[in-house]
Amino acid sequence: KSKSQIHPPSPPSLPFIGHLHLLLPIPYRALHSLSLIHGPIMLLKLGQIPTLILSSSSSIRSMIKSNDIAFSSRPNLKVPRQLVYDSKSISFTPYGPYWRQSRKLCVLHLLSTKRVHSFRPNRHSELSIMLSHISNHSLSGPHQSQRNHLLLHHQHPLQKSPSAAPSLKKANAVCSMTLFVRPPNSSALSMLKITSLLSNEIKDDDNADLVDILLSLQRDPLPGEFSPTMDEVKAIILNMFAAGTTTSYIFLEWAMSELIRNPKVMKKLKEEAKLVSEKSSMVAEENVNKMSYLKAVVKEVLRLHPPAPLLVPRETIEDTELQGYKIPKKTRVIINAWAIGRDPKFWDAPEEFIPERFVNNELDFRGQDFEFIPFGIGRRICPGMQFAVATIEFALANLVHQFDWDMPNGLSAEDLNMDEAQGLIMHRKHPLVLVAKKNGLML
Ligand code: HEM
Repeated sequence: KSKSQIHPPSPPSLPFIGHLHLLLPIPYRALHSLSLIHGPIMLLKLGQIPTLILSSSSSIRSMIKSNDIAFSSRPNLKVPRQLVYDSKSISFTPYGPYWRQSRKLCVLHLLSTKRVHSFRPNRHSELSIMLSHISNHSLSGPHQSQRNHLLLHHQHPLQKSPSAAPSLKKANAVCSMTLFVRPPNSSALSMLKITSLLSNEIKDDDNADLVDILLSLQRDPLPGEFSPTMDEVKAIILNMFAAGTTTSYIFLEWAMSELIRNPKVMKKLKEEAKLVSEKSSMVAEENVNKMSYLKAVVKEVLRLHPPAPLLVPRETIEDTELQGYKIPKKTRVIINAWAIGRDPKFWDAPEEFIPERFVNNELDFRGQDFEFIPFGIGRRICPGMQFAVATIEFALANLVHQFDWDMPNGLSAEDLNMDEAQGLIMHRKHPLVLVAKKNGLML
């Protein structure tokens, strides 16, 4: 038999559940171990669903170079179908005109370079709120007598006070704000309230934001233009919140965890922040771009702890082929970005946290380097990458610059538990608890 007629290798399976039991407890780790036995292109049956698992940069290269479109749809998953308005969010909607148009709108009005740049004042004010919150709870802050521990976690203002919603005039501001907090369980509800509150504020000028545009297209469809239904408007906005918040706070938790465990890296980063801040207490966003070591740290955190380690599941649109294997239409596809980021064929000492590997190195996560794909790859690559990077770099630079960080209760950094929670998203198993001490600069 030629390879194009055969399916990729597959481990023995059980009746009904197929290979589902092999995914426990941590799916990306379990899939990685299986790929070491069966190869970087594997076929599993998850329940009754044939699922292709890709675990190497060369399999991703073949996928993108030979037939990107064939691998660019999303499966019709039950949870998004029920929670996100019949899968009308960009992340879960199948490949097609609705996906293309809704994604294009979000990029144009929220996620483009120009838009991301325009949110600088929002990022500045929201980061200031977060920093003063930490400061108020730090060892040398107003609550000096109370030895408060910082959990990189504070409640979403919308969750604390429903009455806060009317003052949040702009969804754009809301998006940038929520990136600094753990998203509440009720974010979906809050968002819907905001959407309806905003419906009287539609404008048709350059300042119109994503919500304005979506609502005006929904109310007054233009001939030949995309016109979303109200459910689609809600799904798109909710998607911006869901995709943008969890990922960014997960990143910050892992980044601080690695920095506390690697004091030399922390020291070097602090020195860089001090240098670019020119004695100011805050690293201004325009100076963040001068911080090449910070950028290396961010990349190294994303390599070892990609917030979405298996990206978002794909589905093939048509019968296709991958490195000679036959891949039928409607095969589910899971890409193990976590495994690819620690493949010893490409990375030296892959388990170690060494930001220096990215210094003077062009390797980037923008979709050209198949060895490093924390934001995904191809047509479905994360459109919020610039938005996210602007936020997390700015936040991390200032967390490091404004405070000295320590383990609580005299524990040493070696005691820090780095276990991951069970599940598909790469949360820490135990929330990070650190003690913040105001840096001398601030006193
Ligand atoms: C550190 C932060 C972030 C990480 C690591 C991340 C990662 C990802 C990944 C891995 C995917 C799937 C890509 C694929 O299937 O190839 C994705 C998709 C997506 N992300 Fe992000 N993301 C982040 C922040 C954001 C932000 C801030 C937004 C918007 C405000 C956003 C919006 C989206 C959307 C809409 C999709 C679906 C794209 C599609 O299916 O066409 N993400 N992201």
